[in-house]
Parts: sequence; structure tokens; C-alpha cells
Amino acid sequence: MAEYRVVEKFVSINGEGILAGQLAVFVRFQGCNLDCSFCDTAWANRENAPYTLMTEKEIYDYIKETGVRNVTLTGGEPLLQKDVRVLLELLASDPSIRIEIETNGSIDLTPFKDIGDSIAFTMDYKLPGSLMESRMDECNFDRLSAGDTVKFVAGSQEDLERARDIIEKHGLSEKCHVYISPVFGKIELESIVDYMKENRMNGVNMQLQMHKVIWNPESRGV
Ligand SMILES: C[S@@+](CC[C@H](N)C(=O)[O-])C[C@H]1O[C@@H](n2cnc3c(N)ncnc32)[C@H](O)[C@@H]1O
Ligand SMILES: Nc1nc2[nH]cc(C(=O)O)c2c(=O)[nH]1
Ligand code: SF4
Ligand SMILES: [Mg+2]
Repeated sequence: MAEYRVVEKFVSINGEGILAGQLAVFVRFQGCNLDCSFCDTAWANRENAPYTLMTEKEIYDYIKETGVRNVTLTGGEPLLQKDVRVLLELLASDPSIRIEIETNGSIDLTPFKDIGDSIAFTMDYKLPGSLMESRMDECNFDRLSAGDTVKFVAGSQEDLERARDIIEKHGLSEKCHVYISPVFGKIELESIVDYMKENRMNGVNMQLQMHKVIWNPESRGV
């Protein structure tokens, strides 16, 4: 048995991505290797963040007890948990659940790609405003499948321009789902739509974080 550092777990609607609006059970893990300027879960990244050690079996049992079939693993950076493959193999062995992993673009996805089709990656590409772009592993774009997602969290016009360059350079809208999401409160929402219109960004989805509209944006556990 391995053990994982869980800072929170809860049921909500997924506020983001291809399953937005559907119920999901969230497991958030402690610790991250990046320090994005806009991070809304910086509290979870701290070494001293209070966490509960859970085995893969305990995490799986919790998920099953909820009766919710979409599972989102997030953080922090979930793929940094020691022995995370063991957890992913257990979750993937249950065909009744669908697993989504939110990952930060700096972790090589190769070791996780062959675990099973029930696992989908939502990989963030960190734009200039995050101050973390130098950490991106661009080879990950070749490791994504049609069911995966690349997400760009944009806070400025410069970020939008960079997102467009990357989408074109790697042909992302033909390869997988592509989302642009505002850094919460940082950018005029209309300017994202205008940019998409001006540049005819077919196949790209704009998203808003629904949970920050429904609840106080600072709330945890939603
Ligand atoms: C907190 S991260 C955890 C997973 C992983 N570390 C990552 O960055 O993808 C989950 C998602 O929230 C996004 N996010 C964090 N802070 C945000 C903010 N202030 N506004 C919009 N999205 C944000 C991240 O870009 C990422 O897509
Ligand atoms: N409701 C809700 N949906 C989410 N989708 C991705 C989240 C995340 O923090 O990774 C998240 C979150 O924290 N809450
Ligand atoms: S990679 Fe994710 S968890 Fe880590 S600092 Fe950036 S947004 Fe926050
Ligand atoms: Mg979040």
C-alpha cells in the first residue's frame, strides 16, 4: 500500500472542462513544483498544509461511497504524489468511474498514458503571466490523445497571443479539446471573445470557472 497526501476531498459540480456542470468527486493533493502568479490553491501547495495520509484503497473507497462516477484528481500537482501510478491503476481498474487529472504541464505524461482509457488529462499550458512558462514540457503535446484537454489560463492580451501561437504550432484543436479560461477577475471576459473572433479560433472553447460564480470564489470544498 502506498500513501497519498490529501488536503481536501468533496463532491461538487465540475466547474471546468469537458465535464463542466456534471457531478464530480474531487480529491486534492498537497504540494506543487510550480508557483503560478495566479494560483487559487496556493494554500494546498505549502509544505505545512494540513493533509490526511490516505492509501489508494481508502481513496477508492471514499470515491465509491459518494456514488459519483466522475473523479477529478487535482492539487497542488497530483502527478507529483509518490507512487501515484499505483493509485491510478486501482482507479482505472473500475470501469464504472471516469478519471480526470488536472496537471500543470511540467510533468512528463509518458509514464501515465498507458494505464487506461478511463483516465483523461487536462493539461495546463502556463502562459507568460503565470511566470512559469519556462517550466513547460512541450513534448507533452505529443503525448495527449483525443479525449484529453489542453487548458490555457489567460490574464492578458499577451497571454492570449501566446495561447494562439501554441495552439497553431502544435495543431492542438485537431488533436484534443482546447480551452481558454480567464485568470479569475484579471481580464475583461469580452476581450477573450473578441480575440477569438478576430483570430477565428475555431475549435477552441472559452470557459468560466462555474464554481467561482456559484459560490464565493475564495471558498474551499466546492
Ligand atoms: C489549482 S490547479 C491544480 C492542478 C495543476 N497544478 C494545474 O495547474 O493544472 C487547477 C486548475 O486551476 C487553474 N487555476 C488556478 N488558479 C486560477 C485562477 N486564479 N483563475 C483561473 N484558473 C486558475 C489552474 O490553471 C489549473 O488549470
Ligand atoms: N467545482 C470545482 N470544479 C473544479 N474543476 C477543477 C477544479 C480544480 O481545482 O482543479 C475544480 C474545483 O476546485 N472545483
Ligand atoms: S501548477 Fe497548479 S497548483 Fe501549482 S501553482 Fe500553478 S496553478 Fe497552482
Ligand atoms: Mg480550482
